[in-house]
Order: sequence, then C-alpha cells, then structure tokens
Amino acid sequence: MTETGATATPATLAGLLRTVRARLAEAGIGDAGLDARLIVEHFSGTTRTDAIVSPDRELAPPVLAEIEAALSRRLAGEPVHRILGFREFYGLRLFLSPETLEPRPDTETLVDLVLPFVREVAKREGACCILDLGTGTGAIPLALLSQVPQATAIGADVVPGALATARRNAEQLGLSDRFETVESDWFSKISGRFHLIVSNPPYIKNTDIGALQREVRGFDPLLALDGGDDGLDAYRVIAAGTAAYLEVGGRVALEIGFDQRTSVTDIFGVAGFELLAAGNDLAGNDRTLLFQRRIKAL
Ligand SMILES: C[S@@+](CC[C@H](N)C(=O)[O-])C[C@H]1O[C@@H](n2cnc3c(N)ncnc32)[C@H](O)[C@@H]1O
Repeated sequence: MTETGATATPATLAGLLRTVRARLAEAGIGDAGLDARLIVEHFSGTTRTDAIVSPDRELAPPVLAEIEAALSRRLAGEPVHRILGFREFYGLRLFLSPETLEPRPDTETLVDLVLPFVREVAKREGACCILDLGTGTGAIPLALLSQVPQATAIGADVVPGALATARRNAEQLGLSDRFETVESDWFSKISGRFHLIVSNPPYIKNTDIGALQREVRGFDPLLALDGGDDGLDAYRVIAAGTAAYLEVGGRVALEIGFDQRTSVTDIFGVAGFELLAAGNDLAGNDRTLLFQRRIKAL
C-alpha cells in the first residue's frame, strides 16, 4: 500500500489509473495525471473513452507488469515519452532513440514560422528544397514535408543513430521518397543549394547543463544540448556557412534560447543576413528567428 491507501497494481483500468497517478504525484512529478494516462493507455492498449465506459475492465498480469516497470522508470526520472518510445510533433507520431533529442512543442513554432515561405516557394517554383542542420528525429523537415507535398528535405546530423531514427520516422510517415539524410558536421558533407536552411542547434551554455531538469540532463543527448561556453558555437558555424548553400532569395530559420535573440541576430548580421521575422514560444519567450541575405546597396 502507498500513503494514499492505493494498492501498487490494482487490476482494473480505473483503479490502476488512480494508483499510478497517486504514485507519480507523491513523487512530486508535475503532470502526474497526464503521465499516468499516457503510461496506462499505451501499455494496456486502452483509450480515454475505455476508462470512462469500462472503468472495471480487468487488465492481464503481463500488462500490469509492463505498467509497473514503466512507472518505476518514470519515478526514476525518465521522461514519459522516452518510456513510450515516441512523441507527437506537429500532429506526427515520431519515434525517439537514445541518440535523439525529444522534440519539444516549442519547436513547432519554428515550423509555423517557415511554413508560409515553404508553401510560397513550392507554389511559385513547383518545389522547395529544405536543409535541416541537426535533424535529430527529423521532426522539423518531416513536419514541413507533411504539409507541403512539393517540398523535399535533407536532414543532416553528426550522429548516425539520430539519422537512423529520422529515416525510420520518414518511412513510417510515408515521406521517405522526399527525405534524405546526410551524416555531416554542420555543412561539411553538404552539397547543393536550398531554398530554406533550418536548424534547432544545441544552444545551452555548457556551464548551465548541470542545472537543467533531470529529465533533460539525464536523457537528452549532451550533443543535442551543449552549445559551448556561451551557447552560441553552432550559430557561428551555421552563419558562416549558410550563404554558400542558399538559393537566391532563400531564407535561414533558427530556434534560439530565450535570451539569445540579440546575440544570434548580431552573428547573422556580421555574416550578411538581416532579420525578417521573429517568433515567440508557447510561453511568450523569443524562440525563433528568420533571416535573408542583406541586399547590398548600389
Ligand atoms: C537541439 S537538437 C535538435 C534536434 C531536432 N532538430 C529537434 O528540433 O528536435 C540538436 C541536434 O544537433 C545535432 N548536432 C550536434 N552537433 C552537430 C554537428 N556538429 N553537426 C551536425 N549536427 C549536430 C545533435 O545530434 C542534435 O540532433
């Protein structure tokens, strides 16, 4: 029995949901109700409606064992989507792996920022070529490809395991004929020109990584987080390289840390780019920047 009086693993759906939620809440896990629902529904193959319509549904012992194992992992700090093995992004279900960052809802605002441009180019030219630097699960380009059927994308990453996950995601979404991966240290193995270069690079100062939530510091790969001493290393490389890979009239769009708007705008300014638009994340912080090459005065 727990302090709330609930048994560890009652066999009915409603009882189990209550117990899992109580044990997560007791451990101080913020979104205990949601995490309980995700774990129980996933491993029991039930839905929210089942819990309402058939609360007394009995679950088999192997299912209970799987839920208990998942609960132990969550109590040990593992994020719920890592336990499930997938996460929703822009309406797409994406597989995760130990080599990939778990895509965040804030990154959906980067997709929102560039989508009108991708649509416009695709309409005008019948195609839109996208390069995503640091693709991880492939979240950003796959979201764009799912919205714009004429678009094609290259997802580049320095981690082969991340690229394997991105390819798996493209395949299961039926997008693999328009999505390629390249193992590349930023631009080192990239060739060709693109209408859009997009990136959510690592941007945390290395001295700040120890202070991140345990769910992030313990489970997102360090290479996906560490932006160097001032968090800006990747932006400097991307700013310096972008012009050589951009089509005339092309754009570059970036996710940034909440306090990096001025620094990243300056870095791209020095490289010859002007800021066209900026967007906020779901909490209202500066989170996305869109640049184009500065037009030289005659
Ligand atoms: C913050 S994660 C973003 C992942 C994904 N684009 C997303 O938004 O969910 C940064 C990504 O950059 C990749 N990365 C780190 N250093 C890199 C490098 N030198 N060249 C290419 N990719 C790199 C990491 O492996 C990671 O997948």
